[in-house]
Amino acid sequence: MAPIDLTPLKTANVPIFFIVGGPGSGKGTQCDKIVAKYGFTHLSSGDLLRDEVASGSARGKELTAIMEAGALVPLEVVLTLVKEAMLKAVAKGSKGFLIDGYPREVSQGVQFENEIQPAKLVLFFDVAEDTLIKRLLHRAQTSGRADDNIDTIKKRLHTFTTATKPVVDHYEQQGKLVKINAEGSVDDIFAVVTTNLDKATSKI
Ligand SMILES: Nc1ncnc2c1ncn2[C@@H]1O[C@H](COP(=O)(O)OP(=O)(O)O)[C@@H](O)[C@H]1O
Ligand SMILES: Nc1ncnc2c1ncn2[C@H]1C[C@H](O)[C@@H](COP(=O)(O)OP(=O)(O)O)O1
Ligand SMILES: [Mg+2]
Repeated sequence: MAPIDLTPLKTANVPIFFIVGGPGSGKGTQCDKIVAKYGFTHLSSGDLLRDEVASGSARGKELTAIMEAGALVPLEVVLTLVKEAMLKAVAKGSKGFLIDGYPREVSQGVQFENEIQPAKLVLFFDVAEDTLIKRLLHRAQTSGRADDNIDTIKKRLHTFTTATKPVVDHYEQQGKLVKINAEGSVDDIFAVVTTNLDKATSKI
């Protein structure tokens, strides 16, 4: 496959925010509110993968099994989907990006930042495991997601602890991490989010 030409994305040089947190930590919920206030483009790696599965492509069929096992899909697959979606959004004049659910392992972050551009900030929604399980079981009643069941939830929590917690440490060391206690109400969490985004965007 020919490499993707990222020139328009690099030239646009719009701010990029990584949004990380355990399954059910409220990444999607907060991103919806950020989009409404700041007009950034929200790209959820999980949504991009679910779209790929729904398309019925051969690549999508391989992904189904991985996602139902609560594991991570190969880095190249996710990064390609993210790049393609970012290029489309830049062509429509995107003002900046919320990359939700990515990076989920340190190598994803390193590769993204090397190939595209460094993230401005990393927002980490910090929530205890028992709260995550409660929220996901509640979401399961309406989400229709194949991975919102107790067995897969436990595997996703394990993947988060082993693969994604090191991402948090990596960006903390770089001074780019904003750790947000995300146990409270949606609006209280959003107030902390906006304080941090206002600070970051005033320097753009
Ligand atoms: N602050 C919160 N308090 C209680 N429930 C929340 C909060 N934020 C999100 N939820 C609920 O938790 C579930 C997971 O949220 P979601 O935004 O889908 O998380 P993620 O994208 O991180 O998996 C949803 O049912 C959502 O409505
Ligand atoms: N950046 C990434 N790298 C590898 N796999 C990913 C990924 N983003 C999502 N996936 C796969 C594994 C996840 O268990 C599944 C669902 O992702 P998600 O919708 O972001 O989940 P969550 O609601 O737990 O935040 O898709
Ligand atoms: Mg989500």
